[in-house]
Order: sequence, then C-alpha cells, then structure tokens
Amino acid sequence: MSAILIDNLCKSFGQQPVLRNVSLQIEHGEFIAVLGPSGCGKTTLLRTIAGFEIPDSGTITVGERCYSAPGQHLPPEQRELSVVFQNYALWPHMSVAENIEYSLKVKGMDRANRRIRVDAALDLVGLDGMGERRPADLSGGQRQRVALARCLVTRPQLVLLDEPLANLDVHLRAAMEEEFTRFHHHAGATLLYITHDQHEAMALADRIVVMQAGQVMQFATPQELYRQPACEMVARFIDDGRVVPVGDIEPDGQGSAWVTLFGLRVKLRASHTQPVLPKGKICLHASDLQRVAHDAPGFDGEVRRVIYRGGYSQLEIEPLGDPQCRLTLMQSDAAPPRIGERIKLAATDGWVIPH
Ligand SMILES: Nc1ncnc2c1ncn2[C@@H]1O[C@H](COP(=O)(O)OP(=O)(O)OP(=O)(O)O)[C@@H](O)[C@H]1O
Repeated sequence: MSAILIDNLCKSFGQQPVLRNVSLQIEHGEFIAVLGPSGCGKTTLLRTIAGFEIPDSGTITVGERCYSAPGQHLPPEQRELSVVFQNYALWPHMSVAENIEYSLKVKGMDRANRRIRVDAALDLVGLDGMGERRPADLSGGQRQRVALARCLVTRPQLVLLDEPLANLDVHLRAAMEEEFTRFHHHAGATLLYITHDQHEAMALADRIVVMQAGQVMQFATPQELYRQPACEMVARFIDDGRVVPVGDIEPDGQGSAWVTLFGLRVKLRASHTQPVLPKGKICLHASDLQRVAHDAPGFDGEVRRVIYRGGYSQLEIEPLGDPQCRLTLMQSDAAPPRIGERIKLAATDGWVIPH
C-alpha cells in the first residue's frame, strides 16, 4: 500500500483553478520534492494534504485512511502528519527544549520519556547542549533545526515541509541539505518537500513532482527529469535545458532516433514509443555539446556571451542561421573564445522530447 495516494485532486480559489487533476502515488519512506515556478500550486497541494484546505474534488488517502474525499474531510489535527514551515513558527517565550517537547506534553507523555526523546532529537539535528537557549539566541539555520527536531520528536510517518530553507543564505542551505538527508535516513518517514529551487530538489529527492499552473507535468527521479523530460516545460525548467527544433525524426524503436539538427543527421536518445515525424523538438543540456575542430562533423555557431563561472566559462552560442536559438556550452579552458567568434559544435547526446 502506498504512503500517499492522491487521485484527481482539484482546487480553485474563486474562478482560479489552482490544482488541476493532480494524481500522485507516493511510496513509504520516499523523499518527494514538489518543484515548480512561483504560484504553480505547490503550497496549496501541501495545505490540502495537511487538511488546511478542502479540495473541490478528488481524494487523498494516507496509508489506509481516507483524508479527503467528496463530502469527507478529516480535520488537520486528526491527520497523522507533521508540517515544517518556512518561518519555523517557534514559540519565542519557550526554550528550545520546551519548543521541541511541547507536542509530547500535549499527548500526555511522562517527563522522563519526554527528556529522552528531546535529547535524541537535539542530538540528531546537531543541537546537542542547546536545549536551554531561547529561539531568539539562535541563528536562522539553528532555528530551522529546532523546527525539524520538533517535528522529529513525534516520530511522524509523514512530514510535509514548505520551503524550509527559503530564509537561509546559500552556505547554510547547503549544510541544511545534508541535515535533511540525515533526518530522512534516521526518521524513515515519507517526506514531501516543497521548493522552487531545482538544485535543492535534485540533491535531496528520490523523486520530484514538477508542477506548472496547477498540473503535474512530470513525476520522476531527478535523473529521468534531466535525461528524459516529458515535455518542453520540464526540459527548459531542469538545469536550463535548451529546446531546439529538429527535422525528419526517424526512431529505431530501441530508444534512439535519427534527427536533422542544424542540417546535420545525428542519432539521439528517444522514447521507445517515439513516432516517425517530419519535425519535433529536442532537449540539449550544456553537457550534451562539445566544441570540435573546424573540419570535424558538426554545426557552426557564434559566441554571443561568455560568463566566467570560476574554473570554467559558460558560453552562450547562437547556431548559424537560427537567431532565435541559444545553446549553452561549458568550457574549462583558461582562454575561452571571444564574443562574436565562430566555433564548431557537435551534439554528443540529447533527448527527443515526446510529442
Ligand atoms: N487562500 C487563497 N485565496 C486565493 N488565492 C489563493 C489562496 N492561496 C493561494 N492562492 C493562489 O493560488 C495560486 C497558487 O498558490 P500557491 O501558494 O499554492 O503557489 P506556490 O507554487 O506555492 O507559489 P510560491 O512558490 O510562490 O509559494 C496563486 O495564484 C495564489 O495567489
């Protein structure tokens, strides 16, 4: 049985549909990231699972329990899950230990057992010995750890996290990513993690739900999203993939297809069910392109922009005869080409976007 089963969930605010037929099947212990541009409905999805919003239609089942169905709404406090918000929501007048302990107290657990649980939770999030401090005396990262410990102490089977790192600086975020991985490993809980940061999602999640305008565009592993985007939106969204037109798509039914890319016949990866088509689009990442010698097979492009990224340069290339198109190429060479220079490129990999 799945940990979470969401079937055809719809939710509108007034006239605006915010969740459109969202269906997801999430397994026990999975770390799921929900990724998408601002306003695509991520938080609404989380709030609907938590019970803070009532869906217009569709069902949510967690384990064996129905949380939402037409005419049926389990109140938030009866849902067996824990939510970690972006703003931590710690009680300022309580110490760190009291913040963490509170939910156990409400459940009527005795003092000795509470102490053991709180110490274990503090230890797990790396806040050993900080139990007596007030939240105001902690850094942003430490406060987020308290919020995590508070969630962990109840040993939830399902944890919903709404952009928990959004308020932290880039270094702290990286440190906390490690913390989340450890947390997930130890807690063994199913995690649903909302973020608009694809690098965070790729680094943390077993599978990622990519949403746009209330719809699930693809639900897959980070590797699949990168290598086999299901549509143009996912192709562009993940790691700045470039969508490029191609002609004469001739699939072999074995996971490859010949296509005409800038006048050149090349063999790229394709779905096993890819049909023969006179034209289509492919996804090219920077790592799919290679600079080649001028007399080697390839296509010409003009360097439009050179961005130094520390140790390598990112080149923005305009393929000759296609001024609408921009390709990216990374070059580790200390002497990158100049803007306006003409270079030759070959596609060493690429994915035919399913029609
Ligand atoms: N209570 C509400 N009443 C009316 N509209 C709402 C309400 N909550 C959310 N919305 C709208 O629903 C849409 C989706 O919002 P939601 O917060 O779910 O998106 P999101 O993907 O989490 O965005 P962000 O990444 O910016 O947090 C937005 O257009 C938002 O303005």
